[in-house]
Amino acid sequence: MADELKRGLEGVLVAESDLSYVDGGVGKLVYRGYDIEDLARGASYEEVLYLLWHGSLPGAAELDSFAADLAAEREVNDDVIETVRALADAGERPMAALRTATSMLSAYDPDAEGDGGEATLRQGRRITAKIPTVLAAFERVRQGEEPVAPDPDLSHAGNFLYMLTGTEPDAVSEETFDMALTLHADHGLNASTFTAMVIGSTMADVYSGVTGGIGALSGPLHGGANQDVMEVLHEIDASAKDPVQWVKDRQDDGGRIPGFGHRVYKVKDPRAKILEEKLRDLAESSGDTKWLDYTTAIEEYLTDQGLVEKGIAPNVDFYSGSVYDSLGIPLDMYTPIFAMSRVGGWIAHVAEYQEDNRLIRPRARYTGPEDAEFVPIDER
Ligand SMILES: CC(=O)SCCNC(=O)CCNC(=O)[C@H](O)C(C)(C)COP(=O)(O)OP(=O)(O)OC[C@H]1O[C@@H](n2cnc3c(N)ncnc32)[C@H](O)[C@@H]1OP(=O)(O)O
Ligand SMILES: O=C([O-])CC(=O)C(=O)O
Repeated sequence: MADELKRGLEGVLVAESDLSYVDGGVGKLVYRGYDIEDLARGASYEEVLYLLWHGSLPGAAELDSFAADLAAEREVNDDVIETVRALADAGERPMAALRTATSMLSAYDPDAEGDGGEATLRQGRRITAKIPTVLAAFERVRQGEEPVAPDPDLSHAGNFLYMLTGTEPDAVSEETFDMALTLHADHGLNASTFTAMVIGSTMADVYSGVTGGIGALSGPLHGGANQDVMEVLHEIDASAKDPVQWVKDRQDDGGRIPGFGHRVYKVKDPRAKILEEKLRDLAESSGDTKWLDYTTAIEEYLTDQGLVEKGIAPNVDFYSGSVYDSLGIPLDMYTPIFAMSRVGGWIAHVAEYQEDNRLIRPRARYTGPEDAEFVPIDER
């Protein structure tokens, strides 16, 4: 039994955690016991961060002081901005630029050494506060605009949209974006969180863990799928193809449908339900229902085909891009926005794991040759 191979670590328990629980059979997600639906509708991203990092929801005074401490860390060193500029000039992809810049941030943290405990949360707070500044600066310089300095009086969500556009967002945009941040903040031991935990288990600093998490999140099987979904919607639009025909063609080619399927959820992801509802509201108020029409047609077709019943249902990435599009956010910033939120979960899991740390070190079944005879290079 001990030698049973679990491909992709499916179902393997590697830790205990108080942070989030995913019930894949019924489609339920909780952060520290609170249903995601309640948090998405009632709590700000700052409250969720406090909950994840400190174990309970904050009172009003605790939240004020927590949010002010976070906002006070938003500025990034000019050298980082110059690097972001160089990366944008080189045409670097946003997730790769974020990965490089996040790693660089540690050079300007006076206590970037990793010793777990408070240091993890202190570094984590700085990284979480600075990632939006890095991302917004990258987007602006890439558009030929100057970066906008953070405004400590705005919320985490509101300040990001402000730094991106140079204009304070309206209430609907700020609330929508804040809700999206809450929805993406944590999700058990997904691939990027586990990556950060593996790095944290060596007692490396949190910059290393977050940099690794960004790398893991960027892939199309994980966070990168939100961009892929939107690219599909644009492709359908440009070709004037029926969305269902696009799906049929993709299936005929043996390809996967981005935004569908999940390792844990065997029913529709509860976050996808909330985002779909939000998209519906936004589409109704703007009168532009195009993305809603396409996504609904794809989901209905795959449901009729029995794919959803087989457990390949819409995940969080299926609807998020359409919501970001309605906020005017460029398509290749969707996965970086996921990282901007998930950083909260990465830090919480690393801090929690380090409380009773044990180096994470699984093993592979060796299937290579045995007793190979070594031949020196000049005799080969
Ligand atoms: C935030 C997030 O990370 S959510 C996930 C985002 N990723 C995506 O949306 C990309 C598309 N989805 C997928 O590739 C997968 O569903 C994953 C990677 C998310 C989960 O994969 P796993 O749990 O490893 O499932 P696995 O890859 O073994 O697939 C199981 C079966 O479902 C099928 N399947 C899974 N996802 C899809 C999909 N999106 N479209 C079509 N078929 C699918 C597979 O082909 C496979 O079929 P088979 O058994 O007949 O070969
Ligand atoms: O849990 C997973 O494997 C992927 C996911 O939905 C997430 O990270 O939000």
